[in-house]
Amino acid sequence: MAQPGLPIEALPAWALLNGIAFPHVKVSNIEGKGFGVVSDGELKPEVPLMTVPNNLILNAQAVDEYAKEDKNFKELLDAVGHHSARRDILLFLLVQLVLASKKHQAPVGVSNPWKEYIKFLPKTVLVPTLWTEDERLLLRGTSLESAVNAKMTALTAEFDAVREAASSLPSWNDVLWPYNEEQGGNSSASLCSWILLDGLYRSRVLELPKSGESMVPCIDMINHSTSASAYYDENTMDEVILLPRPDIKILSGEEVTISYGDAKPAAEMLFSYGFIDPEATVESLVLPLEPFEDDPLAKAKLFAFKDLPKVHVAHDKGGSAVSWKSPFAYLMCVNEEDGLEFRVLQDSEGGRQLRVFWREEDVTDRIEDFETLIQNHEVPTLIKLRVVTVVQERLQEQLERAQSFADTSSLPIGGVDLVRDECRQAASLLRSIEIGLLEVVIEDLEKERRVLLADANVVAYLGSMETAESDLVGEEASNEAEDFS
Ligand SMILES: C[S@@+](CC[C@H](N)C(=O)[O-])C[C@H]1O[C@@H](n2cnc3c(N)ncnc32)[C@H](O)[C@@H]1O
Repeated sequence: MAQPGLPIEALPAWALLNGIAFPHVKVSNIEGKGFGVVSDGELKPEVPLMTVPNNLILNAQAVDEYAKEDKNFKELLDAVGHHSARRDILLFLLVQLVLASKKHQAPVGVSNPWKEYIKFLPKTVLVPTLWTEDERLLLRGTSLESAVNAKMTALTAEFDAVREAASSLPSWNDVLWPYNEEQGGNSSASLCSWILLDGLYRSRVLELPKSGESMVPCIDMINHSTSASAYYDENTMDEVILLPRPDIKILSGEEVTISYGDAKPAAEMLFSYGFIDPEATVESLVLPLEPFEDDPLAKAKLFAFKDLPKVHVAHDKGGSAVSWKSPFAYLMCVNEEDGLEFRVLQDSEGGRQLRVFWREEDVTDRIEDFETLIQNHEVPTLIKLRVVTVVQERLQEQLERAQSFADTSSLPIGGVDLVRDECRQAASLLRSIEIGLLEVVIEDLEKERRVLLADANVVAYLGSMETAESDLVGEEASNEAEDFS
């Protein structure tokens, strides 16, 4: 479906009609960033640069309110929605998108400001879920490789579920998925529209102090900067306001920016907003972790852990502090002989529960805290050594993968499988940030491993293992000798 558009010059008129005031700023094109908000005069501290009425905020509650006025939409929302605020908002926007692109007014969907506002939104966003398949190959070896693949699978499944649930509603079938050209032609909703709306939502949603996860027209035209000049808030009338930062002077003609989050890693920025801020001072990355293939307790560990097993590493470039965290790596590295046990217990309602025991204590609710729990092991430093080794090996594997895909010149440029320059640059920046981060953390882990290897208890333990092994070899040798004799 082609997304309907309105020129940005028409935005002030739409804003005026809908009660949005922005007397001292205007929305214009900003090189390399799409639209943005620019100061249009002298800005006074504490005087809002924009004020958006509460009735324009789009959140789950607002979608419910729209549904109350429109029984057809309520029918659709009840069949498809109420899973999450995001899903309800996406469904509402999908309907606006389809209705806005129809040549003839369909007998569904009450008129609302978003039906017009959606026409001002960009036709695409540079988030990787909206990259072409070839462009997504650029992400191989980065932490986004598996995350984006998983998201694409999830979006496809989500859209199929929406379609399936809505298929029982004949009136919506005709509007969302018309069978032939005459009924609307290319105005049917498709997986592409769903992926576009997901990208628009992810890159524009705000966390408001009172209204929660929301989309706010016009405020969502403001770009990000680490040295932001403004911030948003909700006032006593529940309007959303944009205020200049108290300590910052915004000159006429200067871009007004907000912060999308100071500590967001490069991968998250690219995933959520389609760009990486080169000014960010904290770098971090999250990698999936898999239990040892030969671990007989692997399945039970995964089941009991509940969260996705992962490693999180970070480097504060300013303070040069390196950190890593992986509660699952601790669980991975303890076994039956250390005192780990899984028991299936019957609860009072007759159900069965998998419980986790560490040294005879039920620690099911502390499964994320094996870093502390191992302290009552005979040689906690030995377990720590195993964990550090596992994490270091996982990072090393990722580093080698990232390095092996660093040369992307074989990917097609232009033609049918267009690989846009912006995607190439973003992926290459992400890869070099992640390679740098992995190298620093691996080096730090190596130092930690050396210290642990020199620990007296570890040395004694490893020494005793060596003796036991040489006894075994000796025994085997004598068996062999016996055999040969
Ligand atoms: C909330 S919208 C801001 C308005 C947007 N520029 C537009 O044209 O509608 C967020 C999107 O703006 C762009 N953006 C924001 N800050 C940026 C920056 N510092 N550098 C590059 N792009 C930026 C990204 O495409 C991001 O997904």
